[in-house]
Amino acid sequence: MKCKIEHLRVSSGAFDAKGIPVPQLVSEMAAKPLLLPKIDLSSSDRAYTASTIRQVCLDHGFFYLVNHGVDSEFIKSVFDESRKFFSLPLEEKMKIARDGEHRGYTALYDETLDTSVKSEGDLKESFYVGPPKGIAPQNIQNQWPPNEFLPSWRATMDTYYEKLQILAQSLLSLIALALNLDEDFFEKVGAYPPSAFLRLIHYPGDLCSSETYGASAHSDYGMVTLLVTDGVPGLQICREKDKRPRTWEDVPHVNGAFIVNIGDLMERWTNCLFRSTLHRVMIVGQERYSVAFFVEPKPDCLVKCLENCCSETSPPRFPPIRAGDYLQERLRVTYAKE
Ligand SMILES: O=C(O)CCC(=O)C(=O)O
Ligand SMILES: [Fe+2]
Repeated sequence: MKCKIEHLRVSSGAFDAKGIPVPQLVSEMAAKPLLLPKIDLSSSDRAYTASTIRQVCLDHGFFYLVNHGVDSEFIKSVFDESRKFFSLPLEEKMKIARDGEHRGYTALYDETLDTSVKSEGDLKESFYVGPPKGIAPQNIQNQWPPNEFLPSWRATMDTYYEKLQILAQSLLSLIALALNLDEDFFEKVGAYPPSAFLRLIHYPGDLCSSETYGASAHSDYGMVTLLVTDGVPGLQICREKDKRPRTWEDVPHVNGAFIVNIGDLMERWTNCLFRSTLHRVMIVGQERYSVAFFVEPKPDCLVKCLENCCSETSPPRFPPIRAGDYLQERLRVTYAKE
């Protein structure tokens, strides 16, 4: 079945002779593409890099990360392994379905990111790899597809996790500078080692109904997300979530760059100075793969409004919260229909 990607909306500026707005078919994908800055991680001018990060986190909460040191051939191999996994029979994938620790396979429609609208669920399947031994509590382990089907799978994902964990920490030191804090601020407040989740995502291109999204509107829960896609479009952001109708802007793919976005816990830390921007993935009638790395603080880290982000006239908007408690509640809501 071909996907329907057009929705009936009233477009601004179209009126009939009596001045009544004329409903028009406007493609949801016709949102204008955004020009987001590319943050160069290899630049020696850290003060300039931090000030660019600050501005883009105030304006968009999304940016590109380039010269990040993760080899593009290696990223390609992560996508190759991901494709191989999702092409296994459903029965095999369900043998390693997501467990209580949030590791493993989630099937189509399992997740509903936007719980404010009634829907069957989001049209994607995914696989979560959680923090490895040494970061996670001793009795918690990842699930892996059988070696006999995918012999290099586990090693590829373990290596990707390690590389991204290092990359995330370099980025967080720049984010700390962007907030006029010491570079090691997040380490000092007990956020390290980050409790990151790697998520492989597959959006099938050939199944859908008009009211379904690949990922419905949401903001990410943690500190920061590093995303890489296969280049198929679909990701959009909405900068003013309370304005109606909502305006969505396309986030174009940039070869070799990570798309980085600020998450809700960072928004809480900064008293909404840094924006955790609403985003979604449209279904474009084409299969799509992406790989997200969600960087969360260590579960017992207390996320409390930064002193330099509040004042008498701008008091903290959120009470302090343990990162683990916050994330558990967000995940409970996301998978509530199970
Ligand atoms: O696949 C994408 O482009 C984005 C996915 C996403 O926003 C998420 O899983 O939180
Ligand atoms: Fe997201």
